[in-house]
Amino acid sequence: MREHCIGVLAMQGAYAKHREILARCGAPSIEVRTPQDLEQCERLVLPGGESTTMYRLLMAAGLWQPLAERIRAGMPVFGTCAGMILLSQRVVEQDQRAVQNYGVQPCLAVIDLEVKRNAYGYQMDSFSTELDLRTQTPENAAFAAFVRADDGYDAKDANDPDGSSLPVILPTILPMIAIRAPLAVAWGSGVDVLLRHRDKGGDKRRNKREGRAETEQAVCLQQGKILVCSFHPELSDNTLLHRYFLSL
Ligand SMILES: NC(=O)CC[C@H](N)C(=O)O
Repeated sequence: MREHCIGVLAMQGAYAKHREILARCGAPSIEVRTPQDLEQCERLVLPGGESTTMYRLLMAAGLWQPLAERIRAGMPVFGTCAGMILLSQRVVEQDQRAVQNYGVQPCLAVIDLEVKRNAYGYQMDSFSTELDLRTQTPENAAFAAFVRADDGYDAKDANDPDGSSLPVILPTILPMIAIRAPLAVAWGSGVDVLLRHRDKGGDKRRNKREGRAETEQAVCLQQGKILVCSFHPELSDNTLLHRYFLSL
């Protein structure tokens, strides 16, 4: 293992964007495609993308088992969207035809969390919104302190050490970009909810048909050194969650 070596799983999906945002946090990373790459890493990001495809590529690369073992042995890991699905204990499908056609989605079962895949419906039901950090009440004291202490401006770029060319980031707002996002439906007592978002938690047509009301949905959760979120923090300019992950 190389000291401070951060890996980004690069089988498929939004890994390049995670590497960009980590670089802006002053944390260069390597792309992980083989068990040898994984061995070098001290911590790992599992990006969003398509979890079934990622599972198949992980199996083909002989990475599934080593990945599960490293995470169980305490490697800090950050799973976003499809990455959150892969880390979960159990996956339920929004679309039952998916189960008939492809079977149940295998997962690494390292965080005590059940997720519903594609809970918000089709690609066109994807959405972008903002979480107001001032109204959040994270269950994890370290995260709450991290957010309180954050001035939102300390992202560093190797080519721009004083951050002067970065866009101004409001410290109180965290963009939430959800692309065919999973929904956290149940979790164990060892899991802390860090961020919540009020919505109807289903696809638009179903919400309307069933007259669903908005409720609070957990969109970012943590169990020990495992951090997951159902959205794509790497697609916005806000580096808060990546910096928090680096602090774990
Ligand atoms: N943006 C994403 O990562 C989408 C996840 C995808 N819907 C899946 O089931 O894997």
